[in-house]
Parts: sequence; C-alpha cells; structure tokens
Amino acid sequence: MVVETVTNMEAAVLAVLLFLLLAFISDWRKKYVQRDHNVQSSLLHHLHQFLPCSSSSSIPGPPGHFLIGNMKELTHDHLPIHLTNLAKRYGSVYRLRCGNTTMVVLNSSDVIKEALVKKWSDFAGRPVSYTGNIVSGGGFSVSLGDYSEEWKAHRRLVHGALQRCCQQSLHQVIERQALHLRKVLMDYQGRAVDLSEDFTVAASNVITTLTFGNEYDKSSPELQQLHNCLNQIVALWGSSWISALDSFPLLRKLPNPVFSRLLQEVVKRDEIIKQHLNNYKSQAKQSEVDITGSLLQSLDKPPKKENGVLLTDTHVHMATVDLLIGGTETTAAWLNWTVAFLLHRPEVQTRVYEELCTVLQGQYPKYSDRHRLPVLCSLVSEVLRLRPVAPLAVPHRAIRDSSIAGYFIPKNTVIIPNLYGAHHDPAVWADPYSFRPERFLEGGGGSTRGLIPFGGGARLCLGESVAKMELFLFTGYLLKDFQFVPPGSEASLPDLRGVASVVLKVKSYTVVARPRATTNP
Ligand code: HEM
Repeated sequence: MVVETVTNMEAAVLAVLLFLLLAFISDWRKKYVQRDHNVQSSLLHHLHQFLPCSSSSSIPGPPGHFLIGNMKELTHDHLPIHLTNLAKRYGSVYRLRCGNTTMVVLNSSDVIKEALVKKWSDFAGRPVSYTGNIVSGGGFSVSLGDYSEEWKAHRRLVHGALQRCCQQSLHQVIERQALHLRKVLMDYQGRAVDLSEDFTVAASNVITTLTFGNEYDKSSPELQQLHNCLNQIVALWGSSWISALDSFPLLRKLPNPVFSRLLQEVVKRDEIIKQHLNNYKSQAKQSEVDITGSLLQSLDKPPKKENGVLLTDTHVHMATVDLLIGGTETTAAWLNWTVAFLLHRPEVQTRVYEELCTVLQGQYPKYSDRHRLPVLCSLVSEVLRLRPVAPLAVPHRAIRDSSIAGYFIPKNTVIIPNLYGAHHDPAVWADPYSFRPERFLEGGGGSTRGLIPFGGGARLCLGESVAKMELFLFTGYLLKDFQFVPPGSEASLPDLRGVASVVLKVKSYTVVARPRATTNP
C-alpha cells in the first residue's frame, strides 16, 4: 500500500515534469485544437508510462508494454477498425489496460446485447471524470451523466418529450427541412459540390426547430456560432491535453491553455443555450409539441419531484445540449455516407428511384409508407450497418461486479461496445465489408436483428426514433428528385474508409446532384 502510494506520487511528479517539458518544447499555443494528433498521442503515451498496471485477469487481450499498458492500441488513427482487427486475434471479448483503468471491448452483437440489454442494470453507468463533469455541467447531461435516480428521472423526462413530439410534429418538421434541402440542391444547378455542410444544417434545423422553435440559414452567424462552439467542445474534450487531467490530478494545478479554452467554450455554450431558451420562453407560440415546451410544461406541473428527484431548468438546459450534440453530426454524417456509397453503386440508386416511382406515383414518401418501400429501407439499414456513425457508442461503466460471456467483470470496468466490429462480424454477415443493401431484402440472408447502431438497454440512443424518421424521409425525398453522380472519372469517387472520431465521418468529397427528369424546378 505504502509502496503503491510512493509509486503514484513519483509517477505524478514525473508526469508533471514531463508535461512541463513537452509544453515548452512544442509550439502548443498555436492551433492546439486542430494540431496534429501525433503530438497529443505521444504526450499521453509518455504520461501513461508512469502509471502502474493492474494485475492480470483471465480475459484475453494484447500484452501490455512496461508501464504504458495497452495505451498504444488506443492511438490508432482509425480506432474502430483497429479494435475490430484485434478481435480476430483475441475474440469477441478482450481487455485493454491504460493506467489504472481496465477496459473491456465487446465486438459481437451477442456480447454487446448481453451487456447492454440483458444485464443493462449492471452496465448502465458512465465513467465519471473531472473533465467530463465540466463538459456535462456537473453531470447534468443525459449522455454523460452517471446512472442514478436523478439521471433516470431526467432521461425519462426527455424521452417523454421526444415521444410526444415524434407523434405530433416531427414528421412535418423533417418534411419542411427535406424540401428546403431539395431547394438548396436545385440552386446548385448541377455543379459539383461538397454537401456535408448542407446535411449538417438540415439535421441541425430539425433539432433547433424542436428545441428553440427556430430554423437557420447556412450563412446565419447564430448557427455558425452554435456549431463552432459545440464542435470545439467535442474536439477539445477529446484532446490528450484534456484527458491527461483526468489521469493526473496534479496537472490541474498547472496552467493549461487548452483547458482554459475548453472552460471558455463551455461558458459560451451555456450563454448561447440560455439565451435561446429565454427567447423561447418569451415566445407566444411555445407548445407541448416542441421538446422544450414539453419539458418546461412537465417541470411546471406539480409534483415537480419524480421519485424524490427535483428536476429544474438546468436539466432542460443540458437536455438541449444533449439533443443538439447527439442529433446533428450523427444524422448529417449518415446522409453523407449514403450519397458516398451510392456513387460507388449507382444501380442501387436506380432501384430505390424505381421503387419510389412505382409505389408512390410522384408523391413524396410518408414515414408510414416504409413497409411499402423495402428497397429504400434496405439502403438505410445497410449504411447503418457498414458505417455506424457512433462506431464505439459512448463508453459504459460496470456499476457492480458482473460477467459477460462467462468472464468476470469487476465493478468500475469501462465497457467499450464496438458497434463497428459487431456490424462486420463474419459469423453474422456474409461478405461483411461489401455494400450490399439487398442483403436486407427477402432471401438476401441479412437480418436487422444483428444491427445495433443505436446501442441498447438503459442507454439506448435517446434520438433513435427521431433519427430513423429523418434517415428514411431525407433519403426518400432526395432520391425521388435527384440522381447523384460523381463529378468526373472513377478517381473522383469518395474514399469509403472514413475518419473516425466520436462520430465516424466520410472524408470530404464532391458530388453532382442532377435533377430527375420528373422533378419540378
Ligand atoms: C444516425 C443517427 C444516430 C445514431 C447512429 C446514434 C447512435 C447513438 C449511440 C450508439 C449512442 C450511445 C448508446 C450507448 O451509450 O450505448 C447514442 C446516444 C445518444 N444519442 Fe444518438 N444516434 C443518432 C442520432 C441521434 C439523434 C437524432 C439524437 C437526438 C435527437 C440523439 C441523441 C442521443 C443522446 C441524448 C444519447 C445519450 C443517451 C444516454 O446516454 O442515455 N442521437 N446515440
């Protein structure tokens, strides 16, 4: 015990010295958010050398290096692919150690469902951290808040508001944005363009309409400010300069401009959201079909206490942050992937278009038409399978001792559900790396039962119903009116490997949206 304390102290002192050294020799004041990943990785790599490794367990896993454990495995630029490759050697459940933290990576839909769905109450926690606490406004967010009575009441409140709005207003809101997107594409008049920003604006407008009662133009300074701020927070929080603070508390006493910047962005975020919510409250049009209206009205209704938990404006505030962050980049990335895959297999586009023409005879699809449009649905499912946009979900934490696939999992183990790996499991999917939507059609051999793009159990994506309606309607509207073609030769086809961060995105590419002959200008 004494030896361990001394070792920890030495490690902390060495870490501080190393941190200072690295801080001075690198030009870290410049562009520290976008700066190269290698410098950050090497910082963590060095710092983690000084952490003690925990004792071995029977769960298989790659051998750890002296002092740094398996840190190197986590610094790969495409982590989901790397973790999936490790599963080929170590099986569908393996462990990685980083400092004092043991992570268990789950790589098949069976083991992920065992943990997240069957044993949901054992694995519903989130890892608690110093910086996570700051980003989540003191643990008040649904996505990062740890499992507790308060968290349950909060999630239930937001879930209820989303359900009401799905039933009453969501369809209309998405239709409006899909028509707006159609106009934006028409205005490009067949020029080759990168559509990623237009997809982001469309997805974001669905959420801002539901939360603030407002939609924005691509050029709107308010929208730019909101997106920049939220994207900065996600990028800064993911940087190693920040995660080092969680592992090495002593570093919190040192000046850290990246951390100061994170604090500033969080303050800015909170000001923006507060202002929008205040504007919303002063509007005459607030109603129960908006998420915010619904949330606020729930707070106003006595009793405010759910199971002894008092929900406040802060919960509404953080729920808005959750929905904006969770509901914008994910949906937008999925739309961008869909067009990218369609450029590689244009005959799939033709099949969807023919189905839309035959079944709907010139009308736009309604969500209730989905049972009559199996080809369109198969496209949605296949893109969700091949490129689950949240490829490693959000880490879970074991809140008590438990087991997965017969392995003992001690309390506080961090669980990484590798959704990307599960969706490429050759035991479940024939030819798993190929884009073949037809696998989901009758006789195609694939089943949506193997899909888990939204996670599962207590932490199932809160926006699953919103997202499913968006993916179906946006794709149906776009493919009814446009044929997507590459701007030039085969060489201009998008790179399908992707860039993996919290969200798995396609590398930027350009495309021509050619109006169909049947499309009215
Ligand atoms: C293609 C679209 C989307 C995908 C693939 C997706 C996927 C996911 C995944 C995998 C998780 C983590 C689940 C876990 O921890 O096990 C998650 C969480 C979450 N998502 Fe989504 N999501 C999408 C769209 C949305 C939308 C549109 C919203 C909001 C309207 C949203 C809000 C959230 C929230 C709030 C959480 C945190 C839930 C919690 O911790 O309890 N997501 N999502």
